[in-house]
Amino acid sequence: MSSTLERHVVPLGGHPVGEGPAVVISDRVSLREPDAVLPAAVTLAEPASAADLPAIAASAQGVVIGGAWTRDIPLVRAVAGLGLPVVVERRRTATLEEWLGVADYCEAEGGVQVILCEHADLGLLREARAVSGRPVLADVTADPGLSTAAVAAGADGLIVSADGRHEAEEAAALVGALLRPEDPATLAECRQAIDRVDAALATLLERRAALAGRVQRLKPVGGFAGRDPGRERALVARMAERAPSLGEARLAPVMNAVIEAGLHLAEERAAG
Ligand SMILES: O=C(O)C(=O)C[C@]1(C(=O)O)C=C[C@@H](O)C=C1
Repeated sequence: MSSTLERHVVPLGGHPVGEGPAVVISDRVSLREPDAVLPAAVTLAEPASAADLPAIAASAQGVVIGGAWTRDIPLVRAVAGLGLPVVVERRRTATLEEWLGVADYCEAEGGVQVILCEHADLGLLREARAVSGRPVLADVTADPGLSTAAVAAGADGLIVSADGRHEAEEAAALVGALLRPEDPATLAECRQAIDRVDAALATLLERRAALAGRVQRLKPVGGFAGRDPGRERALVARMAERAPSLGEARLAPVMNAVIEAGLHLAEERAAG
């Protein structure tokens, strides 16, 4: 039952992966690629062979079992013995059971903490997270535009190239604030969570101000002179359905301030 499933949280570097916001990882190196070099410090590294493991243990925060070699049992066993969190990628043709089987094998073998990683199939990502309780990363390196969909599907983290980092961070912050309720314990974590919600709020406020400005140009009488109290009451009432703890009485002054800020901006722009 997913309601009683134990959720695993795996520390990867400084971040607990599997609770809270989706982390963004833009430094995953694969030593299987020609001319790849292992940096002195890197979040995730994929070995080409067991010979790479000592260097990876010295510089990486997690080790990747790439989809291409999940059937290489000696290498899987050596990786599991390393003591680092292990990221198990799904081989493109692997079923959910085969993929989770590799994860189970790693845990049983080395007592390591496992994070799953999927590339393209967000439905499978969601299912793997639900049935195994393990955190799941989405590798969106090939298309950072999928970051939003991946966070919405429940990804606990995104792997992107440095180029896609900004897009992935935006998706993690904005979609995460809407769809991933957090349960932070410490003051610092609470403030970080509030900062993420405020980032989403600011993005929406900016968008709202642009729309409200356009409305002023479309109305026969715009600006403060064309204010419509009935419309304002109706929108506050609708918002109170989504924010029942605040309710209409507390939302009304907030929205009054938001609406007035938009009208001031529209009038300034019309004048200037
Ligand atoms: O809907 C309008 O008529 C608007 O001008 C927009 C808006 C708003 O910001 O939502 C602003 C002023 C009105 O009093 C009501 C609503």
